[in-house]
Amino acid sequence: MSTLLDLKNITKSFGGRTVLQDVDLSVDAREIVTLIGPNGAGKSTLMKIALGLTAPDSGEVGRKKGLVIGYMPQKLAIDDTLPLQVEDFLKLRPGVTGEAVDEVLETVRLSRFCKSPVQRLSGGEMQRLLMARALLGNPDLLVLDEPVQGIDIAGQEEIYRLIKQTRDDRGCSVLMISHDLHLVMSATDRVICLNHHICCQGAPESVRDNPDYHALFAGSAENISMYTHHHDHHHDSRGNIVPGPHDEACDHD
Ligand SMILES: Nc1ncnc2c1ncn2[C@@H]1O[C@H](COP(=O)(O)OP(=O)(O)OP(=O)(O)O)[C@@H](O)[C@H]1O
Repeated sequence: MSTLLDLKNITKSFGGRTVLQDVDLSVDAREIVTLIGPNGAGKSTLMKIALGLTAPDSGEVGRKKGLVIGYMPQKLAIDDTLPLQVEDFLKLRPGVTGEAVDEVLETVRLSRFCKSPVQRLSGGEMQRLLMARALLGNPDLLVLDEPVQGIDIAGQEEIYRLIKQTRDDRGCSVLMISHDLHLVMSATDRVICLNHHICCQGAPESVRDNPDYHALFAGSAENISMYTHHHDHHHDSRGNIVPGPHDEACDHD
C-alpha cells in the first residue's frame, strides 16, 4: 500500500510553548484519517505542517512525489455585494474547463444551484461548494479543515456521506479535522486523537472505547460515567504532558 503523507517526530513551539511534541502522522492511499482533539490541541498546526504551509521545528515531513493536494478551508468570506454565481466561483480557478465544473458540481450534488449567487447558498451547500473547488484539481489527497463547522446535524451527515462517497468513487485519500467523533465514525478509517501529542489512535470504535479519548473529552464524550481509566500521563492547564495519573483529570471515574 502506498503512503501519501508521512510525518515523523514533528515538534513545533510558538513563543516557547510546545504545541506539537513528537507527533507522527501518515495517510495511506485511499485512507480517510480524521484528527480530533480539543481547542488549541495543535490540529490545524499539524495540518499546516502536512501541507507545507508551516515548517516544523524538528521532525521529518514526507510527501509522495508529485502528490496533488486539494484543500478545503473552514470558511471563505465572500463579499455580499459581489455578483458571483456558483459556476463562476469554480471557474475562477485558472485553467478549469466548463466540463470539469459540471462534473464536480454533480459530485457534490449542487448542479441545480449552478446559476445561483454563492451568497444564497446555505451553510451546508457552501461547504459542498468549497469541497467542489478542492476537487477541481483531481487531488490524490483531500485535506478538509473542519468541513462541517456551523452546519446542522442533517447537513453534517450529508457532508460526511459525501466525503466517503468521494473517496470510494475517486480513490483519493482524505485528511480532515473534526470535533465530533460520533459523527465522523461512519466516514473515517482511522481517528487520531491529538492533544499536543497523540493520545490514542485507531479505528473509530477503538478510539471511542479508549480511556485516553474519554479523559480528553471529559464531560462531552457520551456515556462518560461508564468508563474507568488509568492514565500514564495527564495534561497541565497549558496542555503540557505531565507523567503520572491526575485525580482531577479522572473526576468522572
Ligand atoms: N502562528 C502562530 N503563532 C503563535 N501561536 C500560534 C500560531 N498558530 C497557532 N498557535 C497556537 O498554537 C496552539 C494550537 O493552535 P491550533 O490552531 O493548531 O489548534 P487547533 O487544535 O486547531 O485548535 P481549534 O480546534 O481551536 O481550531 C494554539 O494555542 C494557538 O494559539
